[in-house]
Amino acid sequence: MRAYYMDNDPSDQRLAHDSGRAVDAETLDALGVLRWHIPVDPEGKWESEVDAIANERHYKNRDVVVVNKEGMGDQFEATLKKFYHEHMHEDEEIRYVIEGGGYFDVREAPTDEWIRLHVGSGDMLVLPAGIYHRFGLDMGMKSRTMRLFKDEPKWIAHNRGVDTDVNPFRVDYLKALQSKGVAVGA
Ligand SMILES: CSCCC(=O)/C(O)=C/O
Ligand SMILES: [Fe+2]
Repeated sequence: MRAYYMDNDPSDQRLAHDSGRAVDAETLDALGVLRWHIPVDPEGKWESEVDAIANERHYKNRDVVVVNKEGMGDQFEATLKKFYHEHMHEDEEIRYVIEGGGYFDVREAPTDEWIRLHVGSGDMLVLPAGIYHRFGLDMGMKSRTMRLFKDEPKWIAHNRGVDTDVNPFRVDYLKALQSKGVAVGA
């Protein structure tokens, strides 16, 4: 998956918004963003590779979400808006893209710049609890994604704001960054 700093152009969120500045693996590692590429093959080998990661990381449950107009109907625009609103979760966000594509944008510390990860079929990523991020579709306007969970499937987003800035999971995330030597700002 390609990672780069976003430009500051406020136009259509489905466009790449590539500033031309690539983001290296060390930067993503330092932020706690884990990545794999496991091609979706017709023999289904991908399933055992995903299972191996799930077992190692104790992801016990999973489901599949399809984000597109046909599947979601009236809910489509509202759902996209919700996913694209900057937020964090109190648990890891674990996603394996089966089909289609989109962008996971994560906030870099301490710059607060958006780093954009363009994901497509076979990309798997884990966003740590407490990281500010968002999701949007790309121009293909469709994604079919497996979500994995340590516990029961749920989706609770805490939108960025003064209250969320002091959420214990956010505070712990920043402490974890600091302990790795990442400056987190004021
Ligand atoms: C393509 S998975 C749906 C997006 C989502 O679950 C999320 O939390 C985005 O940040
Ligand atoms: Fe999220």
